[in-house]
Amino acid sequence: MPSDENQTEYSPGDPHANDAAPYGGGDPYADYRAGDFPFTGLVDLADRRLGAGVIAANDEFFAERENLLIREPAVFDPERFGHKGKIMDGWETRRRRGADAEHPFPAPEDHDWAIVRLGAPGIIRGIVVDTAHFRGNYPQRVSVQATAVEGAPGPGELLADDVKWEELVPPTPVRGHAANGFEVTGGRRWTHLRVCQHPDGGIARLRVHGEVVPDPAWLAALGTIDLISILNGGTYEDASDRFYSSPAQIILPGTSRKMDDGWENRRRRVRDTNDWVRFRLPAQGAVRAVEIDTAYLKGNAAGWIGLQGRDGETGEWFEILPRTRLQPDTLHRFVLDAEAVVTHVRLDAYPDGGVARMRLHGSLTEAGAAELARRHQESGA
Ligand SMILES: NC(=O)NC(NC(N)=O)C(=O)[O-]
Repeated sequence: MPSDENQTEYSPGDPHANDAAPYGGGDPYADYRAGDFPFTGLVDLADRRLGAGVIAANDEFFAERENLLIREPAVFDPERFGHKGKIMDGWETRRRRGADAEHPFPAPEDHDWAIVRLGAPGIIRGIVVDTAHFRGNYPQRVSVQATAVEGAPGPGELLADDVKWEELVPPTPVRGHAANGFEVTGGRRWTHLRVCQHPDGGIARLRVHGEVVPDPAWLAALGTIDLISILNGGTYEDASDRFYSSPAQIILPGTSRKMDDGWENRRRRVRDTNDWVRFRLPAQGAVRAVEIDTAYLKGNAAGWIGLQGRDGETGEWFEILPRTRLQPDTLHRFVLDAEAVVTHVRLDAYPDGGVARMRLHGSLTEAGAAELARRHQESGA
């Protein structure tokens, strides 16, 4: 028998098996169920900083759809209520009801949906549906569909009958107050997602990890591009230190706005070593000019930097920029004496210290452009 009149006993297949306990005071993350997923090192294609947006939802009665893409973890303030209920940091719909008094539960097919425009079209490798703080009001199941529609379609165009959506995640039970990860297979390039909550509920955050596949025709039309920008398919590979803020951020679009917007490592105390970060270009490119920005890094900018490049996975590293003194909080521009043809670059910071942004101006080589065109075509939806 239930020990508490508020609790009900459920049979196997218990639809409440994934519930979190009610908030019991103190740190609301104390009983959060985090996940360790193999794909979270890949770029978040639904990052608002890349231009992603939640462009429509059928219902957002309790909490707005835009919250899904906020970078920071969801916050929960037990005291905060508004005119419509508990203020929740996520996308939350109202409780669905059945057709009549005899059928008070929603129909099996009932669900709520939100449409997400990816900031950069690409191949999706994994999705995190984070239900942080949604303990008794998380969706019973979620599903995710994807489509590829070029240009800048509005919600009306995306919802038209002729738009084909492919199921990436079929309706699947999720846990409340938890990071729910879904690995995605298939190598197609997508532009938009539809996230569904069955039958209703709340999701705090959505992350869509994968690989950017830029449009080769667009890059060719531009001529000189930033070969390492995330939006152009530049990819963070590895770094010596991720202590304060992520080295992957130095290839984000736009300028850094505060110290933690770039890469800041810890103070290095081991002599004769230095910090470094390695990136991969979208394909082979010829670099002609380099920008290194230390914006907002004042007492902790890298003392000196050096830049090396490599052509191919097994190519020999060679020097693009020799060890060069940096100023704090300053944009530095370097015109190279000769084009550097590379597929990978490694930025060294001596002995340690932050870099806010790096830009590598140049263009894809003929071989690089052909390779990108092939990948773009192969991933064509
Ligand atoms: N305590 C709640 O969160 N209740 C309701 N939601 C909000 N946001 O008030 C609900 O019914 O899910």
